[in-house]
Amino acid sequence: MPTLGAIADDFTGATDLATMLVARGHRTVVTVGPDALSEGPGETAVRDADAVVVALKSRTAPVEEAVGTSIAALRALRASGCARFYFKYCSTFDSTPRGNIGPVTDTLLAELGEHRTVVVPSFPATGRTVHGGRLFVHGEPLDESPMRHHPLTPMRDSDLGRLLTPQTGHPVHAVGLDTVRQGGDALRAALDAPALADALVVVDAVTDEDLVTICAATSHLTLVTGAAGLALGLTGPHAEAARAAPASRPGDPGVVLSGSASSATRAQVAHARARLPHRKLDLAALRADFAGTVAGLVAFARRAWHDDPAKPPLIYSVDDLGDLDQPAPHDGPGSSELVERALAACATDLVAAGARRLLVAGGETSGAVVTALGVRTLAIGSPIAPGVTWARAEGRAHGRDHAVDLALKSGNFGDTAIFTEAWSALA
Ligand SMILES: Nc1ncnc2c1ncn2[C@@H]1O[C@H](COP(=O)(O)OP(=O)(O)O)[C@@H](O)[C@H]1O
Ligand SMILES: O=C(O)[C@@H](O)C(=O)COP(=O)(O)O
Repeated sequence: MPTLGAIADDFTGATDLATMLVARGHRTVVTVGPDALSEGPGETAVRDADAVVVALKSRTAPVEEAVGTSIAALRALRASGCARFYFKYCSTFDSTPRGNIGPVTDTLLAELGEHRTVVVPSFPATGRTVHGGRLFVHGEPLDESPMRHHPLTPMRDSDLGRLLTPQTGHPVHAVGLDTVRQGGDALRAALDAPALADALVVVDAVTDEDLVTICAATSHLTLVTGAAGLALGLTGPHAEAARAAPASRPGDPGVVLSGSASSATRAQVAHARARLPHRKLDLAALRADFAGTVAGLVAFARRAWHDDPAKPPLIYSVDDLGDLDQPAPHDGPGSSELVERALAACATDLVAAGARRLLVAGGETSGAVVTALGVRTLAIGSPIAPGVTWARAEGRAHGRDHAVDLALKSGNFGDTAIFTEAWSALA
């Protein structure tokens, strides 16, 4: 029976955290939404797990929806036996002044009858650090990093207190690196101070050791919040939990689907364009003839599999930030929704056509693809890069059951060559 329950606000974040938990010795299952915890094969997988991560698509959802699905996830995790909880959000704190990190944290605390928690987005393995209460991305303040231009959650400040205060009903405090470096006991004493009794406390962390210290100092809190780095110190009952075997065999058709606009993904797309067959989404064509345009993309991918099975085709939507500027008509879907729907439709049609390995870039994009594929649970397989892994996914689409390997790549994670090199981890 699981003891640790996590709620991830997007799908790439869910596999990011699950990868860390598996490496720290937790048998971990990712469920797509809360219902999969208590239904069908998900129920059995959850019963045998030490930790469960519920993947939500709540990061950019309306606040009420994000709060509602998060509470449903918390209740389902409690019903499965979980006693400690982890709210996983983005290591670049993706949110707006309305939410959703603050409102979801407030509601989880209220539901648990708790009054305080920590806020720890630091993840040094991927270049995210917190110092002086400010979030840095590879040494640059968040608001000077490419996150400044994110299409859905542009981050225009790096001070976590200033970012969080408009989102929460709790006071926001900060505990600095000097206290963290005094060790677990000193940090716990600082966090337990009466002045922080009802606070959200931003805790500095620059190294993995800092995160391990924070984990030790917060082991008495029912709820912790942060990116996947905070799980570094959460040692599970096994040396390293077993990883799921791939669903696909070498030579099975694969595809890269990217709706991510992140700077790392744009570099990965540029690298792959020189090496893989590729097509870019044409938003005007999709608006004029959605089904016909998707059918053309599927035909392109099938031709590419036939021409050279060793080169998975790439279907993507962004070369540079100018691609995000195309205005959407008043009477149709917004561009981001159109891109998500198109890549989700490509995914289901390509799986029906034989695709067994899909590398999906972008958290929102991954949510759309995984949901369309009817996937209920993900079993973590071979790691690809910090925060990125292959996962075995079983689902149902176009009336047929399928088992596929999915890699859900966070926008800013992975080396430049990940679209060409990730496949070798499945060998
Ligand atoms: N050309 C485009 N025009 C407008 N929106 C786009 C375009 N390409 C992608 N998007 C949208 O931008 C969002 C990207 O978010 P996500 O998939 O989380 O990746 P990332 O956070 O790495 O950029 C998605 O909603 C996607 O549909
Ligand atoms: O914590 C992180 O950075 C990732 O797990 C994550 O959530 C990234 O989101 P996207 O960039 O939207 O994929």
